[in-house]
Amino acid sequence: MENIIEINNLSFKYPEQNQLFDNLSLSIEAGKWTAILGQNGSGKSTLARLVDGLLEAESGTIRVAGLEVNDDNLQLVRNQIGMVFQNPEDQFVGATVEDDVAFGLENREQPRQQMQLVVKESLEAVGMWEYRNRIPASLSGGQKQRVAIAGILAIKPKILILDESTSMLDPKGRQEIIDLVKEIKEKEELTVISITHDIEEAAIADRIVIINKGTVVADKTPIELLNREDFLKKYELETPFTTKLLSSLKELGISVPDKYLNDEELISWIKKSLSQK
Ligand SMILES: Nc1ncnc2c1ncn2[C@@H]1O[C@H](COP(=O)(O)OP(=O)(O)OP(=O)(O)O)[C@@H](O)[C@H]1O
Repeated sequence: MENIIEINNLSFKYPEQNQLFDNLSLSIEAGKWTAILGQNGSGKSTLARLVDGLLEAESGTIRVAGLEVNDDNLQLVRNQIGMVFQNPEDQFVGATVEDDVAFGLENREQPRQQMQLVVKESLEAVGMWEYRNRIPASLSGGQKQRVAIAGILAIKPKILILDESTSMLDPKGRQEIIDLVKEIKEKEELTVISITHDIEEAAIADRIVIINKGTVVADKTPIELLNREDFLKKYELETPFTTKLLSSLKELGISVPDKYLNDEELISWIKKSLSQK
């Protein structure tokens, strides 16, 4: 698989702050879901902004779909990337849901009819077409994130970056957005990067990268990483409930699987173990 993002020897610091990244290298494979975990202030959002060209690297290179992120390629790079941020409120520019999704297309010199079709398809893809005449501010948090995702789909990017996009939603809203992203990822063959504190969101990724103080300290699959309670604690990351339960059972001398299990897998493992008694 090709790497859709290649970061090589990246260094960056904010003015009058300590060095944040010092020779960071990281590649992101096309078509995969990569979760980026790390405690507050470790540099996750800054990294996303560097990749999108919203911030400029001090040294090193970033390539997105083969294009080097620099002033000459900025628009081309941004066309490849859609970013959904934490606070849905900050993302709206249109007076109605429909206007909002159309806004991103306005500079693209598309015939009006074509534009209307793209807006309709994008709102349908996120289940928000019937809300097209609503004022964005009147929507729920989850609905706002859906509209933000529709705005991105309309631009047809290759990469979707979710920067804490589910953190202001309740558990149900969070799950719905995760399910929606899963669905559109497959349909549109997107590469997804989710910056998150939510272990359940990280658990469905193909790969988890942990960033600590501007350095990549782990790059593994969820199965390899999420049962490592010691490691997660070291980087002040939340331990999944299933991992806590399995490690308590292990302490009681019960033989448990040596990998991360999600809720459903844990339930079937318990059922299977009990039926064998
Ligand atoms: N605009 C800015 N100017 C100066 N320093 C900043 C700016 N934005 C972020 N920082 C600092 O850079 C460091 C990394 O911040 P960043 O937001 O990238 O971390 P993060 O891992 O995304 O954290 P969080 O999980 O809290 O969002 C922090 O110490 C932060 O205070």
